[in-house]
Amino acid sequence: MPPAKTEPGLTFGTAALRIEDIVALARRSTRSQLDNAADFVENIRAGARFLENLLAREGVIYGVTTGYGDSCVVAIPPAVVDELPRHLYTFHGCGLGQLLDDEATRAVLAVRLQSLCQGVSGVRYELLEQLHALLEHDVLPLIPEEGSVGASGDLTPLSYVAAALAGERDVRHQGERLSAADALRACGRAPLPLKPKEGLALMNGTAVMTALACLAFDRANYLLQLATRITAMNVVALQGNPQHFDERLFAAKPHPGQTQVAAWLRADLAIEGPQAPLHRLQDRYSLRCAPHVLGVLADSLPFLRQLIETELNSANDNPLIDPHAERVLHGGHFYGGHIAFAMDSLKNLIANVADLLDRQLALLVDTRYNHGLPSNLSGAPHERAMLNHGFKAVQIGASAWTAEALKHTMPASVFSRSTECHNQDKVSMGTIAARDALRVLSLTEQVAVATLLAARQGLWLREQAGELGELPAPLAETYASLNHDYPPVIEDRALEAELRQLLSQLRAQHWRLYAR
Ligand SMILES: N[C@@H](Cc1ccc(O)cc1)C(=O)O
Repeated sequence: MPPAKTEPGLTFGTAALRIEDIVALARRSTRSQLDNAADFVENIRAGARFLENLLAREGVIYGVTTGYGDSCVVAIPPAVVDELPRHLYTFHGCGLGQLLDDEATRAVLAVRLQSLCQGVSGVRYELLEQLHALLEHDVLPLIPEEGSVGASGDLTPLSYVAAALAGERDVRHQGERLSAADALRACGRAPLPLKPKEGLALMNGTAVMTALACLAFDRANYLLQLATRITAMNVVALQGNPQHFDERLFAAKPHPGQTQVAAWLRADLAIEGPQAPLHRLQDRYSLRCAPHVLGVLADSLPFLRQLIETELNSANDNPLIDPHAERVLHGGHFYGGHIAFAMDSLKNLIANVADLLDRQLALLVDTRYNHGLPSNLSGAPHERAMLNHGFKAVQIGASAWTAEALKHTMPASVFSRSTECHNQDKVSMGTIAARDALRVLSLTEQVAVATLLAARQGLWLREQAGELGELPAPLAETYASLNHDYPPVIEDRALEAELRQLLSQLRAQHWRLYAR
């Protein structure tokens, strides 16, 4: 199995990674290497050595010479200690639900590796190499996404990573399903039986939720910009009032993200230029307050980034070790409360974007609000108008997707419940929150492409009516790109394929939007 062709772009070692690094690895748009500098390798080795010596002296180490969790009072005799990690990933092999897709699985591998590189988890350098090899050769453990309470880490989903490193269970490689042992062999590696602490180090952490959070953050960031561009198009299509985005107005309530969105809208609408006829002094809120709605997302992203990146660059298993002071530190860093909060917040922020765009679409299709555009944005000529229904069903679809997005905003973290014989009596549910956030993003992206296509149709209809002046450059570019890829809707046609194509363009971040 040859590795991907791009050159190594980032290093797993002592340097912090950013969300964008994880996204690039997930998409295989960059490659990585494992730090092999002597001091890094020696620091990792020191941890494993310390644990080994401690074990030889028959010290008590949680999860190494004891049972797991509530079973920490059960002593494991030295003769069978080596069998313990295999039991850990084996009894956790009970995940259900859909399998994580390729991008999410790569992100999980990368995030777990970054955590173990912090050097306080007591694993061997060989284990880091084996984990990195999965990423490099794109050998992807099949990870069911359900079954983690997000505190005790993502034990069950991460058991599939631990098992694959040891050559057990199945993996996906280039779309094919094969056994982990065969896949490892094909890339020139042997299964790595885990040492006593290594099962716990791999599994007892927040890598699944944090990986999903990185992917969600990236999608949210692009969606913020796309929703702003769609809003600008809708202001033009609806002949709205661009003065709502005046710089002086926003200087008086200067939330930085909101100010940025207003500036983007000003640039798109070039409000110094000639004005469209003013139908209303004040537009409805879905246009007038768009910087305020989108601004909450824009202002939250830096804070959410901080939560996600701190988790990403942390050691989040238990116990941790200090190899130099020769201490074993028992704690609870597997508790994913920060990611749970970040993802519960993000899904709320994104669902509000779905709602905003759905309201704009409602204005576009309705002749009572759209200032002279045809009913349902139909492009049919007068004599065929009675037959044609244009965007009517697209609007109904957007209403359904918006309702479903809003329905998913119930916070997951408040559903903590005591489990594992009351050892884990307060848990984060961060993995559920992250999966919700991704679902809300998918639904909102659907609303966005529906609204984008409708906005473009609105501009086209204005153009046909001779009511479209010269568009400012950013809007002209998006309009031209859509005109190139999609014919306007004149006679009714089934739009599913075009909506799906728009969705893949969105997911590939196809349209150039705003430079930050
Ligand atoms: N997360 C637990 C460990 C644990 C591992 C596996 C379990 O099944 C349960 C608990 C702790 O460190 O305290």
